[in-house]
Amino acid sequence: MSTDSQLKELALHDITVRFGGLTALDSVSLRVAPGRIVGVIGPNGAGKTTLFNVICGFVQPTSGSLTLDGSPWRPRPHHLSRLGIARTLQGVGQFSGMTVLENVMVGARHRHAESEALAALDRCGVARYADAHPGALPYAIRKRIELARALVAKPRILMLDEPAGGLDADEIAWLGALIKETGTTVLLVEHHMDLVMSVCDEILVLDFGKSIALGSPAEISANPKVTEAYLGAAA
Ligand SMILES: Nc1ncnc2c1ncn2[C@@H]1O[C@H](COP(=O)(O)OP(=O)(O)OP(=O)(O)O)[C@@H](O)[C@H]1O
Repeated sequence: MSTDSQLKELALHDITVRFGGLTALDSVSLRVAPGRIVGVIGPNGAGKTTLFNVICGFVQPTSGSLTLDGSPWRPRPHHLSRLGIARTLQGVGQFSGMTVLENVMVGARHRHAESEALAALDRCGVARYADAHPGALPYAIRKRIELARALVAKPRILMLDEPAGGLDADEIAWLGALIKETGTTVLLVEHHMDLVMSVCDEILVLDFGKSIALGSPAEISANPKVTEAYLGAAA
């Protein structure tokens, strides 16, 4: 198995996931090269979260395979942090019985967990809430804490699941700048198109589990299949 010091490229090869009669992913392939920001978009139910769940080992593909640096890889949730893969959740799943600082320390991997957690909170502009309890804080602040928890371990791959959900325009602009400056490989599932188009190097578009387009933001914006998929979803 790859260790985090070797982790460079993640790839999905012809991944299919079936839930009973429903095909949530249909032979989807994706290569995530080091340092790239890769967006995964598509209408509701397109298979975006399922794709994330496959990478995290929460869902086993019906067929297809994954590789890390070209070697076969079977993801397991409890190996992710050792491999340098961190994921934020759609909501804000923080432990209410712990302070903000303690929540972020859960994600730290090193002996200096407290100073690293404080640095991550600072980077996300929320260090002043370190001793507060997350349940008492506004949603946008808790989203920032969730990001700090993912960033504290300095992941090789940062998986962001709808990080802009529930944020206002200023918060989304801040988030976009943070994503760009992390310098890490990012996989981003997001409905907020302005954010996706402004931060991603490459975008995969899913529709009913199928990969219908893969390309740069400019290519995706100009792709009629993508417009059709979204218009169809809105109809
Ligand atoms: N555990 C499951 N069991 C059965 N069906 C599931 C399961 N998980 C997802 N699905 C179905 O698979 C399809 C893809 O779902 P998924 O959550 O991956 O889509 P999504 O693109 O993330 O959607 P959204 O944008 O609404 O979050 C949907 O039809 C969903 O109902």
